[in-house]
Amino acid sequence: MFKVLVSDPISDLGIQKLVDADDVVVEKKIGLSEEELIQIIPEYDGLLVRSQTTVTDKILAAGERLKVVGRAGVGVDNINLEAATQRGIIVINAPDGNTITTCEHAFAMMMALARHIPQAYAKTVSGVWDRKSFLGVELHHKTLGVLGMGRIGSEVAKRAKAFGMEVLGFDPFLTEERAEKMGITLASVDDIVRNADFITVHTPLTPETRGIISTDQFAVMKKGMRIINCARGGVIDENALVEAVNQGIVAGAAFDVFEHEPPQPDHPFLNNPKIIVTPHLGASTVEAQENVAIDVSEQVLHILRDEPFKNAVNIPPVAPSVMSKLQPYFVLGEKLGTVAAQITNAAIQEIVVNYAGDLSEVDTQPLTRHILKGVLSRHFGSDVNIVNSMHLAKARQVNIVVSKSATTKGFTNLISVALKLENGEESIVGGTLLAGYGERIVQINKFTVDLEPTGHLIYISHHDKPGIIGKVGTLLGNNDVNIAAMQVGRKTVGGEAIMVLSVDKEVPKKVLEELVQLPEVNTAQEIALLSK
Ligand SMILES: NC(=O)C1=CN([C@@H]2O[C@H](COP(=O)(O)OP(=O)(O)OC[C@H]3O[C@@H](n4cnc5c(N)ncnc54)[C@H](O)[C@@H]3O)[C@@H](O)[C@H]2O)C=CC1
Ligand SMILES: O=C(O)C(=O)COP(=O)(O)O
Repeated sequence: MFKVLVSDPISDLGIQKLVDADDVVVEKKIGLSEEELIQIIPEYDGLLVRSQTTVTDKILAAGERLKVVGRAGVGVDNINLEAATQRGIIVINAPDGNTITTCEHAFAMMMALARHIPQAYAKTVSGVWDRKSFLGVELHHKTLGVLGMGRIGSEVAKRAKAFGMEVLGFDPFLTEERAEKMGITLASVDDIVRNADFITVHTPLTPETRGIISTDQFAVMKKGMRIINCARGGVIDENALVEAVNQGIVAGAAFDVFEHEPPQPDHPFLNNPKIIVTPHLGASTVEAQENVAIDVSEQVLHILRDEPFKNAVNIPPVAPSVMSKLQPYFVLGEKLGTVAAQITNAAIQEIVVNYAGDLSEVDTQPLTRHILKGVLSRHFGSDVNIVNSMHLAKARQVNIVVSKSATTKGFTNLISVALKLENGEESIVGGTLLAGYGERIVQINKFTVDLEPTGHLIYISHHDKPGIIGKVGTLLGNNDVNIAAMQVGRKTVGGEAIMVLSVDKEVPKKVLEELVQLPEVNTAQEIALLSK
């Protein structure tokens, strides 16, 4: 049974699928401190959050069973991604559900700014009928600068066009062609700050976007401009903004987000009549909350059940077309990695993966992560997974080399995993997926084999001598170990050879020791394969 903790207010309707799942228990505990979370997190396999819970390294470290952190929303700046990756914890978000809601909030903020709605409301309900103080401006024919033309920024730009605004957009990924299609002008940050009547920011908070609007940018702005931040506190420098408002450069500012949330009661935004604020409400609509919760619950369920999932933020995204090509090879890749690691005892210095045939034309990085997981699982056990396998290898100074080649040795696809070892030797395992027949190991070190990697395998290296097969068979038979299949490989008559036996049950250690006592046998070891 999986246990999932919901530590922020997340839509009940949205997480219904998770609650209804027979193999999941969902518990809601809102508003816990870091210490309280550290105390209880060891029980849980999944954690669902919004932006209030700060998911620290200490919480992740305490989460012994934690497999996934699901963010019911977009921004993951409240989650220590680096620590999650190191610990092999998958972090997913719900990238689409908050787009329209946040766009509409930003637009509402822009209109509220243009017409002083919050200030006029406060005065009116206080009993003062004041029509003189609130002379507004129209949006029509004004220039709107949008910094960050992703999902939300693009929706804001679309609506601004409908209001008759001229839109200047900046985003490192915005091309001239796309800007033209949207009917907006591709501009630099400098163009925007010099020419816009309104500016709205829609970027994540990154080292690059922190303070993207600060003192230098305010200094060259049009006097009387207005500015909106419904993205993240810190994208617009808070102190620089207050100064620009006080200097009359900024006629009005609307902020939904703060550098520290909630802000202290003496925060300068909270008593400035030209600055309007909301308590991080961008995503707070019924529709969005349901959608992000549904989205994240579905993916959490997939992850807990070891099924394919999407929206991971600490694994590079993969196009569905590429994923469907790679998926069939994941288990084979992991098995090749695990076999390569088990047929040697020497330390690994480099892992060289070669893809040939069908696999040479696709982005194989996700498959490489599975192979690395297989290699490292010998020493890391269940602590290694596809999220941290690359990281763990690099952290141990194991070099990873991936190559593609046209030579397939007659197979339609071929994966070769070569471990370069400290003692100068190599441990090589090659495999293929045969249409209609499934997985096959076709090479072990320098020997060609044809082996189905299932069940229990025994790997024996020996000298090729008449009678050795009989001796091994008798020894195993005497110990009640039944042989299901056997493969023998040799390069020369009477030379070095290998034997790989598929047996029906786990082989006791003492039997392996007896095998090594046979004069022709050099090594005999059991190879543990994956459960599926
Ligand atoms: N107030 C609220 O409740 C909400 C706030 N947000 C915030 O809005 C942000 C944007 O959300 P989406 O549009 O869904 O994300 P998105 O990923 O679709 O768009 C972000 C865009 O910012 C661009 N960007 C990154 N660095 C930049 C830079 N230095 N200069 C200009 N553009 C840059 C990216 O290229 C990307 O196109 C989120 O990261 C989140 O912080 C999101 C949802 C709700
Ligand atoms: O999705 C986002 O990035 C948001 O900022 C929304 O935050 P929230 O889920 O409302 O705490």
